[in-house]
Amino acid sequence: MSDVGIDAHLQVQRDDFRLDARLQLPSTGISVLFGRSGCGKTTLLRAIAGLDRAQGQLSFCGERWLDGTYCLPTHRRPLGYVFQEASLFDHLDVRDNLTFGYRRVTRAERHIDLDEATALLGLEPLLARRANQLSGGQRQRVAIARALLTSPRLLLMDEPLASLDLDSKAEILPYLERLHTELSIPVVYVTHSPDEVTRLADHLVLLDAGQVRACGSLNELLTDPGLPLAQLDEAAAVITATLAEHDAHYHLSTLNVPGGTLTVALSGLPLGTRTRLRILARDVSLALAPPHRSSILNSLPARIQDLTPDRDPGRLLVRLDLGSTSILARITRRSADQLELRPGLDVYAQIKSAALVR
Ligand SMILES: Nc1ncnc2c1ncn2[C@@H]1O[C@H](COP(=O)(O)OP(=O)(O)OP(=O)(O)O)[C@@H](O)[C@H]1O
Repeated sequence: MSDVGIDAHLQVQRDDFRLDARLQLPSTGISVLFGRSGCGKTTLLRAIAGLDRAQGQLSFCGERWLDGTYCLPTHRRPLGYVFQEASLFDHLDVRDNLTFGYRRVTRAERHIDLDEATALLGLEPLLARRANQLSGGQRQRVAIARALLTSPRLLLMDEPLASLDLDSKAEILPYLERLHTELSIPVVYVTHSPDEVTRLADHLVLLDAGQVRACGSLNELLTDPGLPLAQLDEAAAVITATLAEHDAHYHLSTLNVPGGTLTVALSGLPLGTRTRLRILARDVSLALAPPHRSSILNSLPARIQDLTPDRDPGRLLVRLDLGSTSILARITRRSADQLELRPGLDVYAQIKSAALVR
C-alpha cells in the first residue's frame, strides 16, 4: 500500500474474548470493518480511538499513537468519533450543537468550516431546531457534522445507521456517499450490513473471532473465492463505471467499465458520473465466442483466473479477469467441463443483469 494511514497490531483482552488484529489501512477513502456480531469490530474501533485499553502498536500516517507502554490519550488523537446513537445536547439547537466542538479548534487547525459542514450534511433548514425535535436520521447527520467540525484527520464511525429505520437509512446514505467524494479524510466505518459495504466501502477488513481474516480493496475481497463473501447466494462484484450514454428511446444507459461497456436500465445520473455497478455471480454466464444474435446486451471479453468449488456441488465459481478488476460467474460444473474451462482461457462474460449501486 503506497499511502498508509493506520498501521496497527492491537490486542485487547476481555473475559471471554480476545482481539488480536494486525491491519494496514490506506490514508484515503472509506475502510469498512465487517464481520458477524461479536467478532470485535467495535472493540477494534475503540482501540484505534484509544477509548479502551489496548496492547501493541498503532500509528497513524507515521505518527506513533501506541507503542508498548507509550499511549497517546484519545483527546490528543486527531479523530472524530460517531457512535451508533447520536448523543446531542437536547436543550441546544442544531447550530449550538455544531459550534460546541468547532470553537475549541484553533483557526489554524480548522480545515472545514460551519457552512461547509452544514451544506455537506444538508442541515441548513434545521439549524434553528432544538436537538430533541429531530428525527433519528437528522440527529445522526448533526452528529456527523459535529464530528467533522472538530477538523479531525481521521473519522471513526461505529454503525452510524444501526439504530435507524429503513427510511432514515435511505435518507442518510447519500450524505455518507458525499463525505466520501467531497472530503479527503480517511474514514473507518463499522457495519454488518452488506448494503452499506457495497455502497460505501473502498477498502474492507473482514474480522472473524477477534482476528483479521482478510484486508484489501472492496472488489478484491468480494471476488476472492477463498473468502466467505464469494460463497453467499448474493455473491457479487462491485466495479467502478462511468456513465457514457443515455438512450431515452429504449430506456437504457451505457457505462464504460474495465474491458468494455455495459448497458443498464436508464439512469437519471448525468453523463460522466462515476458510479458503482453490482454484478451478481449468478447473473454471469460464459461463452467461448462473442455472442451472436443474443438477447443478452452485455458481453465482455475476460480471462479465467481460477475455478473453485461452490457450496452447491453442481456448480463452480469462476473468477474472471477484466483487466484492472475481476468479476465472478457461478456456472454448472457440466458447462465448465463441456467448454473445457481452465485458468488462463479467454472467454466472453455474458452479463444478464447489472445494477447501479444506490
Ligand atoms: N465492555 C466489555 N466487557 C466485556 N466484554 C465485552 C465488552 N464489550 C464487548 N465485549 C465482548 O467482546 C466481544 C466483541 O464485541 P464487539 O462489540 O467488539 O463486537 P462487534 O463485532 O462490534 O459486534 P456487533 O456487530 O454486535 O456490535 C463480544 O464477545 C462482546 O461480548
